[in-house]
Amino acid sequence: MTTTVAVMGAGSWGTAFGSICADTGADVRLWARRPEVADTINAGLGNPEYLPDIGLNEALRATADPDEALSGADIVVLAVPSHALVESLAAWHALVPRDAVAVSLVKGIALDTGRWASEVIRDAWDLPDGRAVVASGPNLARECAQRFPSGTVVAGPDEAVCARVQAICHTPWFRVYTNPDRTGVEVGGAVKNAIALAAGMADGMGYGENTKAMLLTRGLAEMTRLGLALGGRAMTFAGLAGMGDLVATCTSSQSRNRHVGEQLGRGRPLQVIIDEMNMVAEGVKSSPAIAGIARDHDVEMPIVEHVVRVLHDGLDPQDMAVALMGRSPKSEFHGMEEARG
Ligand SMILES: NC(=O)c1ccc[n+]([C@@H]2O[C@H](COP(=O)([O-])OP(=O)(O)OC[C@H]3O[C@@H](n4cnc5c(N)ncnc54)[C@H](O)[C@@H]3O)[C@@H](O)[C@H]2O)c1
Ligand SMILES: O=P(O)(O)OC[C@H](O)CO
Repeated sequence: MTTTVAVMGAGSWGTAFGSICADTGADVRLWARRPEVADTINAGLGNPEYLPDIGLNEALRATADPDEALSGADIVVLAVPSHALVESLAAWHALVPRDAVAVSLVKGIALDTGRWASEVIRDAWDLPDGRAVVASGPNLARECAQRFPSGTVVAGPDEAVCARVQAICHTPWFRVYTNPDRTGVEVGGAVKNAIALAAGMADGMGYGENTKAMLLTRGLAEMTRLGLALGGRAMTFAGLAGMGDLVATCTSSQSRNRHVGEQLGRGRPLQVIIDEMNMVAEGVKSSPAIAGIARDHDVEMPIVEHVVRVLHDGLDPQDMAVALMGRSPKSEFHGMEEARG
């Protein structure tokens, strides 16, 4: 039987993910906030604002009517930015079919809640815990839409639900793995954005590959410490949603987070950088929330803390570099030795 999938959000990743699901033969309805975006997709012209010059699966149908998108959906995919999640969930609650599975593509913390997207979705829609899953990995939307070989992780506590979601997005060019560690996968997707901001700053200041490699690896240590403190599994951070996404995001010219960091590293003001973009850089709003969760759990995250200070307290990226390099010498895996894996 054909699975009906509602993808809520026709930005770069929602559109690319919807097209991937259509590639598996699922019946996909993509909700776009603006009717003209839906019309352009339905006319076979793709989504030029978010994915210029990329052809989408022609079976992908778009609509600006959330009721039309959600009606009869077996699986509902959330692809709005984290700052729009809470209001969107409230607006759509009454339209969501009772037995639907929710999949979060959101790599961030729901604004003003300080909570991970999957928890917020589960509670807003009164779902059993196992029916709120996340999908995360090194998935630069443009490359996935181009059908370049890529992989992702679908994570949730109910193996059968994860397998259902895997089945609607696993293709010969998009490999989907399952993982029971939803917490770890969600922590990975959010923290890598903060680290990509730092990596971009290093690029903007003209530092080299050693610096990038150190930031990425010490960023992985921060991600792992936080994830373990919240109950995640150590192996998850060595996987696609951890190390994999850090590599893609910290090194890619396509990453919006790395881009914002690079511009900051060149000395440009944050608001000017944001105003020039038509897409979201989740780390800008999520980094303070991540730092807050880390402090609440007594987890040390110096890179994330300094990124927050550059973003929101006017710290100069050059001074961030001096401060991070001037920290007292440590043992490499401090804060992780006692961890359960
Ligand atoms: N783009 C990627 O490569 C990629 C890959 C994996 C995960 N993600 C994650 O997916 C999520 C969505 O990102 P994206 O890249 O598709 O974003 P985007 O900036 O490309 O598009 C955002 C979409 O959300 C809509 N939107 C914005 N504000 C809204 C509001 N208040 N209410 C409803 N809709 C609103 C926009 O119209 C647009 O369709 C983010 O959490 C991001 O981190 C992105
Ligand atoms: O463009 P970014 O920085 O939001 O990164 C996109 C994806 O999350 C990469 O996996």
